Amino acid sequence: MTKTAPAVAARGLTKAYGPVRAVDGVAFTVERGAAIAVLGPNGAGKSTIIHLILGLLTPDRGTVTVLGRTPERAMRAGLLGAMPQEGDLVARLSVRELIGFVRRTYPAPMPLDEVLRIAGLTGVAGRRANRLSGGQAQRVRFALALAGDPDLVVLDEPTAALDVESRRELWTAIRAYVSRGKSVIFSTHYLQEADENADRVLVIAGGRVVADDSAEEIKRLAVGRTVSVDIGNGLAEAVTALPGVIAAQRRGDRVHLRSRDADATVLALARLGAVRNLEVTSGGLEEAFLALTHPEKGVAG
Ligand SMILES: Nc1ncnc2c1ncn2[C@@H]1O[C@H](COP(=O)(O)OP(=O)(O)OP(=O)(O)O)[C@@H](O)[C@H]1O
Repeated sequence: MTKTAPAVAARGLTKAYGPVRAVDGVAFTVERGAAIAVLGPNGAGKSTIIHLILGLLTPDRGTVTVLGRTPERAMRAGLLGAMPQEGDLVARLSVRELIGFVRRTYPAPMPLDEVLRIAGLTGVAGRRANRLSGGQAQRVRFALALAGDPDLVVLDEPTAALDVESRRELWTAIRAYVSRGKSVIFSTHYLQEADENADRVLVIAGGRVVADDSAEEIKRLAVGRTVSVDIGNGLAEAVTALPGVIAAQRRGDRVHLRSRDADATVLALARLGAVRNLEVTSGGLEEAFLALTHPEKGVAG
């Protein structure tokens, strides 16, 4: 069964820190061989979702499986790779020694030369970790995630704090890994990064999935418009099914509908008698993203 299980299956995932519901009923599936972006602004719940997938946090409710196993089992078997967040690499060891050392902790590690090749580190394999550029050091961290020859690698904002060139090199490495039929989940604040590197994009806001689609479809959100209107409780469900609506976000009494056909959506709202403070706004991908994740900020247009 586990041979055909998806890379990740999350169902009803919920996690609170005291009164803060960081993740609130999140469900998604990651097929094998897919690259998935978890996209959202600060505080959306991305890190919490990543930590739940890695088994570093236990959900209050719901389940998450990795390759048909608990995250702990997948991690122990070397099937699930994680990139260490910041933190210094062991300065006295060479890149080759450091990766070699970590490889030996796994039951069926990836061949060392292959790790170096995928991570783009062959040319600096003999160099000490403290003689590396920021971008090279980050690729060493990625190499450490590959050491156990995992089927899934989970990366929490892998390119944060990297310059443009280092970002490009890290993505080249990550794509080399995915091209072997492996899966990647990464979190990011950057729409462009999700667009360029992900097959599917989960847009997270307020601990919920507000959009889950191909990067192509998420981009189409950008050409749509946002229809915002105040509604009563009775209509909350109905408005999400109106013509043109591709995503909906509710904040208190106000609902923000991303629509690929705003005219049809407005007409349908009018038929329902829901026109209080009706507003239609438009904008590009960035605005679409803000509308989905920060509706209170509004959008230009
Ligand atoms: N250890 C914690 N204790 C209390 N609240 C927390 C803790 N960790 C996260 N939170 C809160 O949970 C919510 C989700 O945080 P999380 O770090 O998952 O978001 P994020 O999308 O990864 O944000 P960022 O992009 O800034 O890293 C936020 O409101 C955050 O303040």
